[in-house]
Amino acid sequence: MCGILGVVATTPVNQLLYDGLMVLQHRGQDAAGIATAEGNTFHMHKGPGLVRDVFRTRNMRALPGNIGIGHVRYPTAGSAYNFAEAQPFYVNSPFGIVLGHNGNLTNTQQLQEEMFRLDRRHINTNSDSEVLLNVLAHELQACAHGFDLDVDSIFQAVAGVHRRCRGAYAVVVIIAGYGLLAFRDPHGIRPLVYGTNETPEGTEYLVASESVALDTLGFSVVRDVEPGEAIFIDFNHQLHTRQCAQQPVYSPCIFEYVYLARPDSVIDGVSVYETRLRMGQHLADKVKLNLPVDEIDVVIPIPDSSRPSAMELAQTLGIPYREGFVKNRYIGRTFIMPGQSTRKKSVRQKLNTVREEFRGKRVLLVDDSIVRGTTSREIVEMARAAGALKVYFASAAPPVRFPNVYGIDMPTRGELIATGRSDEEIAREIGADGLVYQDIDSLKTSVRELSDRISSFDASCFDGCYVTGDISPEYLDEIEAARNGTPKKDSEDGGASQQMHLNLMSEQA
Ligand SMILES: O=P(O)(O)OC[C@H]1O[C@H](OP(=O)(O)OP(=O)(O)O)[C@H](O)[C@@H]1O
Ligand SMILES: NC(=O)CC[C@H](N)C(=O)O
Ligand SMILES: [Mg+2]
Repeated sequence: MCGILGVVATTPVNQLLYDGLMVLQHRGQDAAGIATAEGNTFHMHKGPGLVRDVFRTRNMRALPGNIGIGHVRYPTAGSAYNFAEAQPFYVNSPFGIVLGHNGNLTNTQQLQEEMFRLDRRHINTNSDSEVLLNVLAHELQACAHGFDLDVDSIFQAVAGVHRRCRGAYAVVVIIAGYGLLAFRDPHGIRPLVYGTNETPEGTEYLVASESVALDTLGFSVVRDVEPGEAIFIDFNHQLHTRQCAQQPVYSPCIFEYVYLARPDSVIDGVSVYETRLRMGQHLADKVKLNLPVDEIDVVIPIPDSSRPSAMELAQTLGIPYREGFVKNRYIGRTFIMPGQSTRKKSVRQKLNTVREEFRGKRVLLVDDSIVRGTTSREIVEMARAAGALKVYFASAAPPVRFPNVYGIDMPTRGELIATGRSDEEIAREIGADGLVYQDIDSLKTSVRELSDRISSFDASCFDGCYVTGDISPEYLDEIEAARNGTPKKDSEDGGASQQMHLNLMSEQA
């Protein structure tokens, strides 16, 4: 899950995009980029690191124009250390096009071969997003009337992308001289929402991964982009929308509600915060059946993401809720960091115990999820070191047992602590005296009972059901073998990438 933004405004958008990316930083910490359009010319700056590290004043000044897109990256394809894969991506034919993508294609290899053999296009990185951009460019070429592109042709091109691409994609695109295009895959796996801001000079439009970006930038939410739908805002600020998929099905990723999104966002009409409260309620019911609730002195959340669920769980069980861990506000999210050694070290740097909350107590620690077990292993040990008599653990999500192929970087079963282990074995592995996981049905209920639109979910990392229907055991074996063969995230390689980094930091399209 990356963060994407697109804007058509009446005044320069560089600062607005920067501020918006800061608000979406929790969706990607490895690279950031902005592309703006001024007439037919693009200006682009992208590079490795957090938003605040990538953009200096001189870079911001070099991003003029009233229309633009932005991206924060959490890689799922290619490498965290290949900065040529930072987004937006750019092609110059058949039109100037820049693109930012959140998600992950599952037929990248096949598309890459087609690109070379049939479309005669060169792909320069291992990023699926570069492939996606070239598919779109090819479809635009096929649908355009010579040099002219009209709204119908643009929507036909998106329909072509839907026919050829599999997997998850929420996308923002600028077509030079035409306007801002945004679309979502036919299952709506990754989120995308748009809104407006009325100014004396006309209506401004903002498209973003999460509604929190619209709130902070002063835009009013209009609605989510529907699965399979495309919206196009032309340079005259006219909005055009069309369903471009044959059989769209609302199947958003349930892990957005568990962890990925900010709690103050509303995704597909559902408040993320509210779903986390419900997860806490349902989890409390299961805790009652499985742990000695009467003996638990205190419920302690693992900051940040578990807080709403932990608070509601404590309230439901009638047990005091206390903040036993203090979070270093200067350390980012651990789960989306590249490299297991960095993640492990970061948990200790990020969280420290308030000893009084643990000394002589039987504590129930609550987290939103346990994925690799990096956090829970460390946290249980820290709770004991702080003097806890008993340490129980509850997870607001079910065990993560299956790889995610739709934009969350958990591609190998071997790295998931729950793969091949029972709940008791996992409890032993993390050193807890007892462990309770949310049931998958309760998790789905926590979201579904707040929505009249969502018919199904992508919950593949919990139940192994892949909504796009194209994921075979052989495919999973292949990506697992590829990852195990090339330890992409764990090689903390600096040298070659540094060079790339320097080149890219001065890139101007
Ligand atoms: O089992 P693991 O592999 O450790 O992954 C799960 C943990 O990672 C996430 O926290 P993170 O620190 O990324 O972000 P947060 O501050 O939003 O909770 C999540 O909230 C869990 O705490
Ligand atoms: N997490 C994402 O959305 C990643 C986008 C894209 N697949 C990349 O690796 O850059
Ligand atoms: Mg966490």
